[in-house]
Amino acid sequence: MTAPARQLPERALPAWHRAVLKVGSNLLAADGGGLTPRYAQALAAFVEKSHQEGREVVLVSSGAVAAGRALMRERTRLDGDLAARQALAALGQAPMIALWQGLSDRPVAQVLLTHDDLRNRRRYLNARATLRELLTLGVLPVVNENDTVAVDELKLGDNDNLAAIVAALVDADLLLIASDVDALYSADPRRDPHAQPIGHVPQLTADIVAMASGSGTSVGTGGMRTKLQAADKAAAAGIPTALFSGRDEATVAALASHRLRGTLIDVSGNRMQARKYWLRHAPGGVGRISVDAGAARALLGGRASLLPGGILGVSGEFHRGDLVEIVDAGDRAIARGLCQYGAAEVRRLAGRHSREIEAALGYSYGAEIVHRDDLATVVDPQTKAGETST
Ligand SMILES: Nc1ncnc2c1ncn2[C@@H]1O[C@H](COP(=O)(O)OP(=O)(O)O)[C@@H](O)[C@H]1O
Ligand SMILES: N[C@@H](CCC(=O)OP(=O)(O)O)C(=O)O
Repeated sequence: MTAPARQLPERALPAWHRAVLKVGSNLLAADGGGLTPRYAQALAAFVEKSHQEGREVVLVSSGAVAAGRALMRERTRLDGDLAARQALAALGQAPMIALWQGLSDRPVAQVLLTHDDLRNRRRYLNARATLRELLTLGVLPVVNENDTVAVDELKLGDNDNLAAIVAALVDADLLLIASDVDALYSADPRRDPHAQPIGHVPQLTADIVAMASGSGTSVGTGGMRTKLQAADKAAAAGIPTALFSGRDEATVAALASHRLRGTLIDVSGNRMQARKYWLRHAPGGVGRISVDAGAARALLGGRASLLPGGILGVSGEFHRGDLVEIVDAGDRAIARGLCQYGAAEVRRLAGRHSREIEAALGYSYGAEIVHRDDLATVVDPQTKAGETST
């Protein structure tokens, strides 16, 4: 059963360049059957149109378990216990990816993530680097939980929460959650005919969270509860969330014109400002990287990454992923950022060209020592003086 359609006002989507789009099982395996492109088609068209406009979308797609279940329906009792669900997921991941590939002109890349990958700092950074690389390559990344290896107590369990974590991982500007329900309602609309849609949530409060309950279907996992958890996680990273019906073609088409018919869960303040503030003020930064005048000028310009060629030296010890301070030749702080390499590695790379990284280390985590997304300039009068004197 589809939740009742009620008239929802349209509003502008927040401006975005990179978004994560989560598509739930209910849209891909309607009515508990096998996978169907019925609703995925319009969503894929939106993703492709966004790509043609120069935007980037990471898809977080459910549907593997539902696909596996449909394949095995007559063969076993498969359901219930964890091993059975894991087997169904293993069966269904390939058809789910094939569904998206069939709807996209670009190559589709499968990314399976577990809780461990997102908690462990090195794996987190590697997952992030891989997703960034896939976006740079112009392919469509399709993320799902790696149900087959995730053990019960470490399972993320629902793709709403996974999508929020991925949104923060790739520094998305927006989290889009397509579901079978067209908005957040004051109560589950499947159960309460008087439930009212809520178009705009300026901030998630306990009262709003209390409106949400679990999934009303056997196919969906978390219901509205996990969607609000996801919105809360995204908001903590400064990312707004849009909830809408992936079953309504007009709603999906309107997204491409930056209009939302659904629920917008807003964040206070600007995402980039929040991130830059964190980078400037977070504790840490025991390691220091000194850079030459050219690199200092490029970093202070605000849009460059720190490359090895501009590095003069390193002091202190730090690991890959740590926050470091970047200073100019006169030892004045000019920026802070998350370093892609450990101190010993940066020492070996100082002054070299990015293309020499692999030869120098035997491996590479990418051309940037500190990526521009992970970097904030330190703006103080002393720095400004340093900038003009270099
Ligand atoms: N307050 C609420 N507003 C809207 N939907 C709700 C609410 N509480 C529970 N739900 C249920 O959440 C369902 C959507 O979640 P879910 O079944 O997990 O789908 P998906 O596969 O898209 O993640 C809706 O169909 C609806 O029954
Ligand atoms: N990883 C599971 C999806 C779990 C899940 O969150 O499902 P849903 O609530 O439909 O988004 C699968 O691919 O079947």
